[in-house]
Amino acid sequence: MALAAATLQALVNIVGESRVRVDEQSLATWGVDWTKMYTPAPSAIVFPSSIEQVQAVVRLANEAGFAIVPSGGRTGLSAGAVAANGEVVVSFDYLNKITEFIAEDRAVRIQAGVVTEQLQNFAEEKGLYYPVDFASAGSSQLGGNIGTNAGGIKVIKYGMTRNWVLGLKVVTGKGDILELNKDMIKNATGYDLRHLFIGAEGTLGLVVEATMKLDRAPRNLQVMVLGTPDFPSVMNVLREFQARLDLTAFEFFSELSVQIVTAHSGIPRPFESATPFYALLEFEALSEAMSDEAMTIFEHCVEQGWVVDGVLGQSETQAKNLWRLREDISETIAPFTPYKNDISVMIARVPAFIADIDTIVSSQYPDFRVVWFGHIGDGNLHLNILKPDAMEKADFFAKCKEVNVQVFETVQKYNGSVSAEHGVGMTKKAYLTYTRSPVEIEYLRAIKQVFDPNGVMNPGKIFDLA
Ligand SMILES: O=C(O)CC[C@@H](O)C(=O)O
Ligand SMILES: [Zn+2]
Repeated sequence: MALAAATLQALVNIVGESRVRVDEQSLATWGVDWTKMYTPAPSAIVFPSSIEQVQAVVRLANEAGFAIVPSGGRTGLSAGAVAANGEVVVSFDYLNKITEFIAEDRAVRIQAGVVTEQLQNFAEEKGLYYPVDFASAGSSQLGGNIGTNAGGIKVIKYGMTRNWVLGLKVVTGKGDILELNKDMIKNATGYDLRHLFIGAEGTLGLVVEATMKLDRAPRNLQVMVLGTPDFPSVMNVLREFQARLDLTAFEFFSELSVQIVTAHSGIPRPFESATPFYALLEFEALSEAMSDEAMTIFEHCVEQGWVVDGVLGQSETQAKNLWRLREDISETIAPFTPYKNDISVMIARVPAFIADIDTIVSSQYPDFRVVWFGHIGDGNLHLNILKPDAMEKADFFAKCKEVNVQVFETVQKYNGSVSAEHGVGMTKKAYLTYTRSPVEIEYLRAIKQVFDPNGVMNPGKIFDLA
């Protein structure tokens, strides 16, 4: 769908000729994220370089009647940043500056296009730490992280992106600029609109600036990978360690994940024995007593039969390689056209939930390779079904959608979430009601109406308007 010539000219007038792109290559690049299910079809890509320019684009969208899709590092997995219907993509690639460090508050002001790793490195230079971390940290942008309330591998200790946002500057769907929470720790003055924008996937407006909180840098991190005979043992190991140590990560993955990652990356297996599941845990060894405590817990787990074999990273390289066994899974399985699930329940419900999911998966996908992994210490499972080589993509996705109904009924039975950390976007939109009640969705629609009465902000994401 092409934009009217006058609208295109108006966009050029706002951001400048070189910051509007309509060539096929750019439309294909900025029109998608990492979900490969949709064909990109934006009408233009604009690259504003100031808040005023973002505001002018949003105001123009309201006047001229085009829709906007916000675009960050495009690493999303739910099609939240996909423009498949003639939208104008607003890229934050040129709003990528760290503008201020406020030492007393351990806070840093950033523009929305700052890349996660850029912030992590900046924090490190200041002797501090930005704890939200995941495999795509080298490309994902903070604006996108905020839009999806991104989680990752350190949530068990540090929480989601939401926990680190002190303040936001946003352009609402109406084109107003709002400063939300003004970066304070304490501010009890009614509704905290900042939190509405976190996880809103750009459906209420555009986050243009944020003030992020930093933490003290972790000290002497130790990584262990433990092989377990079955899934319940993973949860027993979690309980034992968590009762006695402050974990900074607790992840799990299956033997199939290890086989695929080691075959493609050349990194070694964690140890010789192959076990059905592996737990990766990390903790700060702040004293020798803590390291001894970890060994004591490990031995107890072996005695109980919950752990068959294990390894503690002895060098930085070994620790990195242990982490790669977990962090490389998503990228390594990408060529196998995986069908992705990002589901969660309360930790107490995980064992029964997983048992139910396992029953569904083994009866419904007897011939498919199923990759189990995830942030199990947060109750979050990434269940990826791999497409058999000989199967057509369309048939494969049709089969997965059929099985989805049972998977999501199970999520609902356990009061869980159809999207733990990847957002709803378009891929999970049809399943939102398994987690949010119809009445609740009516409230969401009413909120959207307040901030974006003309429906210009990322339409068709999370829920449809009617
Ligand atoms: O690809 C996936 O399913 C998960 C991606 C990411 O959230 C991860 O934890 O590696
Ligand atoms: Zn994840």
